Amino acid sequence: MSKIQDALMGKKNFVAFVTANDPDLDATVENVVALAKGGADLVEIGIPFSDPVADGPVIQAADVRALKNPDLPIENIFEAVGKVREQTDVPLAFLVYFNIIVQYGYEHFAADCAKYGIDGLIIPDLPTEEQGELRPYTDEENIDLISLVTTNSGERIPMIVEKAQGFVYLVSSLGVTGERTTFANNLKEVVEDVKRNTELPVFIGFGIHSPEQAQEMAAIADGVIVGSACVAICEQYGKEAATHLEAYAKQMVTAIRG
Ligand SMILES: O=P(O)(O)OC[C@@H](O)[C@@H](O)c1c[nH]c2ccccc12
Repeated sequence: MSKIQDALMGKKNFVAFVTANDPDLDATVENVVALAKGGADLVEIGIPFSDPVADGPVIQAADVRALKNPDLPIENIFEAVGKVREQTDVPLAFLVYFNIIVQYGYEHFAADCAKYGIDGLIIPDLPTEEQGELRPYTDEENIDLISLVTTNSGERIPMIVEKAQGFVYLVSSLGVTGERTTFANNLKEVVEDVKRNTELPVFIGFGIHSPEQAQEMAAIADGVIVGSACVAICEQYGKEAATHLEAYAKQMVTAIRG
């Protein structure tokens, strides 16, 4: 069993997301550690990208801030991950658009993930059917490729989850990342459909920001993923965001686990 699956099985989980280098890499290290301290069960670190097609306004703005700041090379992001690893064992995943991996080189990227302590990859623009070229390298390094399922995946669900590793990321509603007030009304059915096909935990993400929503979603799945609300805290507090993120994580974890 992978480190991610092992760490997340059998409980309700809170997954948090921040964009790397927003506003700088020292802050990213502090923020990830703070989220873990607050109780996050896994932290997603977004590698900033100039054309983040799956992202809404809050994360797009974070990408713009991150790309304006120095320290941008991916090597420096890996080094920051190494610094996080000196302080916490929390499972870590990169949220990374595929082109970045292609440019870095599959083998080199997978090797550096393993070397610095990344446990999984979420690649929003890489459909399961297209994972074949990268997969031998990530499998070699025990890095999970985390698959996304949407409420429209329908007949593709068995194929997607058969290949899934770590956990299954269920997108709560169609569209881009960002806070929402309503979610797809067939979420519960889709969770059940996924669970008929895999033992991996299923987490719901996209649009969740309040403790009430987190509680509601955690009641039908194994956990929730929260990105834009964490990034909004980074935007508001800049280099002082860590304590606020820790407090937010605590609040969400309490809502989810009671
Ligand atoms: O921001 P939200 O609505 O809370 O959604 C989680 C999300 O941010 C994170 O998992 C994520 C960030 N960028 C993405 C791109 C695609 C899929 C998922 C993501």
